[in-house]
Amino acid sequence: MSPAPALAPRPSAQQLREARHQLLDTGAVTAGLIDPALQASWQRSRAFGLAPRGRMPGMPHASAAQLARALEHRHALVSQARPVMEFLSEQIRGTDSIVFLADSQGMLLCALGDDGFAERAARVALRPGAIWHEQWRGTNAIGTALVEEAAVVVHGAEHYLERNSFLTCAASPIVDPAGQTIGVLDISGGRRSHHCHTLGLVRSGARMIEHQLFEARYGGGLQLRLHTRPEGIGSVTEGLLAVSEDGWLVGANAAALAMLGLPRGMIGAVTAERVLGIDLAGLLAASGRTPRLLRSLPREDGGALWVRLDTGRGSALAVSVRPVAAPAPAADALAALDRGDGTMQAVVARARRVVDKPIALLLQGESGVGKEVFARACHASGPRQARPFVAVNCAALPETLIEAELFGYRPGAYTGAGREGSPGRIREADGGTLFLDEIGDMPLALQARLLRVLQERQVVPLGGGQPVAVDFQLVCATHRRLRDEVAAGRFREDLYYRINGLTLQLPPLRERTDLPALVDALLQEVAPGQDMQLAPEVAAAFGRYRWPGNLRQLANVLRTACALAEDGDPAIGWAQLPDDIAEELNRPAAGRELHDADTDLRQQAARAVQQAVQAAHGNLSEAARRLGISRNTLYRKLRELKGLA
Ligand SMILES: Nc1ncnc2c1ncn2[C@@H]1O[C@H](COP(=O)(O)OP(=O)(O)OP(=O)(O)O)[C@@H](O)[C@H]1O
Repeated sequence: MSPAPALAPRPSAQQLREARHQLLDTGAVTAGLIDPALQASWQRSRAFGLAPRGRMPGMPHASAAQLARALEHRHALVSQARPVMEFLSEQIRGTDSIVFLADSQGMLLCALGDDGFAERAARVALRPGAIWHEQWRGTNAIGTALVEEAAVVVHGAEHYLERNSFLTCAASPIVDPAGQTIGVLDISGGRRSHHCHTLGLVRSGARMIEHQLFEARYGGGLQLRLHTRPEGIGSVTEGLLAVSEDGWLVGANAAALAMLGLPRGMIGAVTAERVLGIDLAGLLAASGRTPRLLRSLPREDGGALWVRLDTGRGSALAVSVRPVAAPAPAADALAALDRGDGTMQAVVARARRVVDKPIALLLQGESGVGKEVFARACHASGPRQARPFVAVNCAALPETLIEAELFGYRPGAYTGAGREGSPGRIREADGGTLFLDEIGDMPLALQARLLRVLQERQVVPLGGGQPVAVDFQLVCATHRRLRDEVAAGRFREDLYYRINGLTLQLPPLRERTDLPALVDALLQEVAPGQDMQLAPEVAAAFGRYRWPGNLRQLANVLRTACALAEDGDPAIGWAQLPDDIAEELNRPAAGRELHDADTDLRQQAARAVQQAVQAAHGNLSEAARRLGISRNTLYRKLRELKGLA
């Protein structure tokens, strides 16, 4: 039960049975008989009205459709966890054990491991779809790890329900970069398969998943990597901090919080400079001169903390970190988006007229056309440029989490809420810009709450408390036609008028006339100073192609091509292009005129998605990369395809 139980002598099954009887009879256990954490968990199980013996009727179990929906909602977690689960199941092969991933409510999402044991486990509902929250199953590794917010082992008769006493289980919570517990990694096996290193395995596995989640969310931005040893930087044990372009701490992993002695609730509430006591702008400038520069910071205990600043693709953003000298001239960030296409020119000109006014912007356009890039440029070109830019993807989170993420919550406001509470993204955006991506996917109940915030300009965290005044510029984006959503009753009309001070429609790449200039600019960005160019036949094929993933796809293709190019290659020809895109560009259909009919477009999109998923052998991250769209967008498209079928 305790976080390091391998060293503590565990009570025998007989002692445990006696202790449980005592608990049931008297409501308490003689001190010292069992671990206090186990006793607390048993007390909770008892308070839930669970009977240790016999069958428990009415246990909740998700239907296949509910499980599929849960997997969809937790797509980011599941896809980052999958490779780690495969790795762990290799390590425990032949030990009568299974690796499980559960969500923050204890619902088992997926399992990998020994088929023979899976059958036995299924008899006690240890299989995907079952809910192993303590409320339903009493003391068990998954449910107890969620309550304790720590890695635990629950062995044999320590399980509150006697029918589970043939199991030995080790579980570790998985915490996202914002400090929220979003799931649990667990290894369960037959009691005899108990091994004292299993807890270490799941704990390391959970850290690996957290690392991946962090990289996926903040890999392109400003990151600080920390370790007590210089060689630990870059390893799975490093501490990670994500810093917004104006210097606020917006994400952290558990290792970083432990190294800095910071509670999770400080994420979003302090600047990196305050946390580390460093001059971030100075470090940024020094890291620009000497990439991968390591700095050591003295610690209170006399030791040192090693720090490396990585700017990712956010290096351009990083120049606005306070107190870097003069901000860029007001219109520059927007001007950089104008590469000569007439439609873009007009859109940029209209945006420029309103960026210094409190007018809500609504950006519409296909996935990957650069809506977020455009929103950031508006922020960087406006009077709030020195304050935070906070982006929230309304399609990426389940309804309950968006609510907490946006409005914040008080400690213990809902099951799974962190102990520290959170100010919420709206408050983080105070003084700056709040960017609500995929606003068309926001559930109706939340639309009502958002409308109230926009009308009253104050926010009340989940769980109650005093309203807090907020002041932010609102920019929303969606790939949907919001007017149609309003007509269909899926989007509130009053909210539509609130967020739509000015609508700007960003053109798809295939309709832009500035492709060569965009390619040059992107090549400069991904291979600075190398003077890379496209070979004429490739440039011509690029011009004919319809770029379903728009600028995101183009940027990915060029980035990969530059990486594949050898020193001395004069230009990007067919040989430097990834095979899948070369094949796409050479397909006769790539050059054909587009049909206008909506259904035809949808069929083409469906085919492209199916082909990419097949080519990536079902790996959705890889398929999204091939298509040049985000994983969220791919997920949405798969959902739409299911709806069409
Ligand atoms: N003006 C630009 N110049 C260079 N690259 C760009 C530009 N706009 C977008 N990109 C590239 O396209 C990627 C996707 O852009 P962005 O996230 O802004 O698109 P989006 O329209 O918000 O997509 P989605 O609807 O899928 O969220 C960026 O990460 C960047 O690589």
